[in-house]
Amino acid sequence: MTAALEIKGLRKSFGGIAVTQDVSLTMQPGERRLVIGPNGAGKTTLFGLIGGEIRPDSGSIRIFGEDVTKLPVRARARSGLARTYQIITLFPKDTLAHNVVLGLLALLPLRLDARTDLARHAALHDRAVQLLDGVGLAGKALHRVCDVSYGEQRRVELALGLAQQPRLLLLDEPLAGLSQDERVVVQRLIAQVPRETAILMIEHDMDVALEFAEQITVLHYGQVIVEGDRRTVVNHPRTREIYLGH
Ligand SMILES: Nc1ncnc2c1ncn2[C@@H]1O[C@H](COP(=O)(O)OP(=O)(O)OP(=O)(O)O)[C@@H](O)[C@H]1O
Repeated sequence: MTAALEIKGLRKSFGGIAVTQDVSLTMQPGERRLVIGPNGAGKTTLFGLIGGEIRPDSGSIRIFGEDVTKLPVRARARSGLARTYQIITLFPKDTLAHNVVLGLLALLPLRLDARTDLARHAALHDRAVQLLDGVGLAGKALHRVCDVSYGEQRRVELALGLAQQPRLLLLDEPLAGLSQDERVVVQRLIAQVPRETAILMIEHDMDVALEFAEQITVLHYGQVIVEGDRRTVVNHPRTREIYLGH
């Protein structure tokens, strides 16, 4: 079976500091994998490398068999990759629907001028509302991003990620900053993502993260130090050493 993601010998340094050190990682289609590690372990950098925002110094990245190592961000979307960010990247003064429409426009091979009258793109608007409905926000489609809660903004980001019908979805701390109630909602939405989509997630909330994860990769100083199924990783002495200090 072709792997959903195959990373080999990935390296990246910033100003002489090795942030990604010989990282190799393979994910199967549909897999739910968690990336954990202390602050500064290189988790977000790894996502940047997979997403194409950061270029590696060496190593390779394949998404469903296609070597994307040198491809720009947009081309990786065509390979089936979508991602959300640790920091919300929506346009705050625009409506939820407009944000999703812009996301959909970005996926079109022929780039339209985002300033053209969006009303003319009724089909895109309908699709945007449909996607918002998928995350329980159709009723707020015409609200501005800055007027909805942080948890709802996170759900818009998820809708945007899913708009691409990705085969590989990267979620960077999707629950960060959410209230307990909002967490439950977003967690449920993530659990409902179709099984055809493999998910790689960074999450600090261990209760949520461990429930989600089938496989776990532990990063420490840019290196994969433990990897395996949930039980193996949680019980591994290296994991306990990093998280519990013994
Ligand atoms: N563009 C950059 N230039 C220089 N250093 C960087 C850059 N991006 C990240 N770093 C450094 O690389 C290291 C890893 O950062 P990264 O954000 O990937 O870690 P992380 O595991 O995601 O941390 P956190 O859990 O705090 O989000 C940090 O020491 C960070 O300061």
